[in-house]
Amino acid sequence: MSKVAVVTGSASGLGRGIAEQLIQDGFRVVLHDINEVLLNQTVEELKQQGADVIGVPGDVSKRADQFYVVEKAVEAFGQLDVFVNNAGIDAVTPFLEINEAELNRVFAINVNGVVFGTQAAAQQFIKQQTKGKIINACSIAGHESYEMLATYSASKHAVRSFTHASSKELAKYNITVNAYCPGVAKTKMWDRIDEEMVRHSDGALQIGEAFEQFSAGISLGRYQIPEDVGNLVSFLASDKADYITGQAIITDGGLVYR
Ligand SMILES: NC(=O)c1ccc[n+]([C@@H]2O[C@H](COP(=O)([O-])OP(=O)(O)OC[C@H]3O[C@@H](n4cnc5c(N)ncnc54)[C@H](O)[C@@H]3O)[C@@H](O)[C@H]2O)c1
Repeated sequence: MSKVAVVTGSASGLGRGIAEQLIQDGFRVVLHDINEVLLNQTVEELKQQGADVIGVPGDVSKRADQFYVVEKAVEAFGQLDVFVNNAGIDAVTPFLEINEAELNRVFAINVNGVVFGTQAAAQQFIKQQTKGKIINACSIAGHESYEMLATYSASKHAVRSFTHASSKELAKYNITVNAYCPGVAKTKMWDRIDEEMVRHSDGALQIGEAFEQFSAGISLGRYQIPEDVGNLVSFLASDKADYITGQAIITDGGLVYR
């Protein structure tokens, strides 16, 4: 029977790219997103292309929603093999203006979401008595801390730390936990980051220029596309990655060197 993967935040952006790659790899995929309208649209499009997928709406920051998506995956497909904690949000704010609401919002989704997703998936893998793979969305901002992106960078550093700690605790169940760390990908997230950086630049930047400045440093000379991220997740989700755990691997075309 083909393997089953859940990908959170997969109605659009990198999550959709990851879901499409896993479908190509032969996975049955559970798409999951807080945006139910977009989720239904994406699920319909993928079904029309012949993919064996279902959609489950949910909010990763709610623990019950994360256990619910695992329950629905098992109900529909009988098992779970891979859980991709992809959903995440950005925040662009000068450090002195960071407020409680921003900290709570970003950490609730980027960090709490990863913890709850890991717990829900691990519980299912342990129940099945099979190996399992948990794959988290980190970022180059989980290795480097950027101006104007302090909250986001701190949240992604926390994802890297949870990847390390959970991989150590879950190894005895043959569960691996790794993270992918994208660089500068042109999704809606970067459209928002660019807009906000322009807004805070006091006229020094025009729309598109913050994105261009970040991309200019990429050694391979182009910004990232969802397929680049899908390729790394495809490997991490495969048996070929069985001996890799607790790693946060950068895929950024050569921008941050660790
Ligand atoms: N785009 C980049 O350059 C980049 C770089 C490094 C890391 N990342 C990380 O990759 C992941 C995906 O980024 P993206 O660029 O595709 O973002 P995006 O904003 O383009 O898409 C994110 C998707 O997640 C969904 N989502 C948002 N909050 C949610 C929640 N609470 N519960 C469930 N779904 C939710 C959105 O509806 C959307 O469909 C994020 O974790 C992000 O931090 C992105």
